[in-house]
Amino acid sequence: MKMTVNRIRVVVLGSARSGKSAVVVRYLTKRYIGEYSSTGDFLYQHRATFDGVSSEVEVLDTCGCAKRGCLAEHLRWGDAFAVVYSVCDRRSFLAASELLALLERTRLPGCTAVTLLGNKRDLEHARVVKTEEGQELSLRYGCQFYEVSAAESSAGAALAFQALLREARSIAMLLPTPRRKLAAYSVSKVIGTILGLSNKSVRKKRPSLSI
Ligand SMILES: Nc1nc2c(ncn2[C@@H]2O[C@H](COP(=O)(O)OP(=O)(O)OP(=O)(O)O)[C@@H](O)[C@H]2O)c(=O)[nH]1
Repeated sequence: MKMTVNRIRVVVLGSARSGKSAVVVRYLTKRYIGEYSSTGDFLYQHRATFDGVSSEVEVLDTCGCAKRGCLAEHLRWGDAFAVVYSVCDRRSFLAASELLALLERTRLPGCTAVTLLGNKRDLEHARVVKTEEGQELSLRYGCQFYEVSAAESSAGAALAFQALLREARSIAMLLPTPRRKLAAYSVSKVIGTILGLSNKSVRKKRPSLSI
């Protein structure tokens, strides 16, 4: 009997301005929009079909200025994590390293899908974090690694999320875990309820795509 995983929860973490929202929106809509509000977390919901199986995917785009308490809750809530840094910002890379360490400490080993995303690879002239450093960090924590440019194309973000979802689904099929609700106070806007409330047109959409 073929087992299906009906819901996959992805949390996108990383420093402020690393490009989390840009990467998420690129993945969901294939569009790039230069500026996003940083005032809170955004929860997106869409249906992704891959390997012939359809799953409801929830993507939580966290605010880089998230408080520690929120972070702990996000870590409990997610099935999969995308940790974003900017290749032009060493502090964001150090923050990504700390987040990976935190994930390792707080999640069961081998039970969590994690990807490290070095964003803004189009800004080669401003690069301060080498590709090899990202690779080394991902090897240290046994996670996936991609360098992407949300500004330049949707291909990198799509590839990275597809691989992350595939891993999350594989883990969930082996180790079904009880679902936890995300406390309402930590999500400022929920897709489906944000219609008309967001000042960003892209966030008024309910994306749906097959990958
Ligand atoms: N050149 C370039 N700029 C990018 C890229 N991705 C994001 N940016 C820019 O980087 C800035 C921050 O992007 P956001 O997506 O808002 O970053 P964030 O991590 O969500 O920021 P917070 O909401 O503050 O946590 C914006 O000015 C984006 O236009 C990229 O791939 N290349």
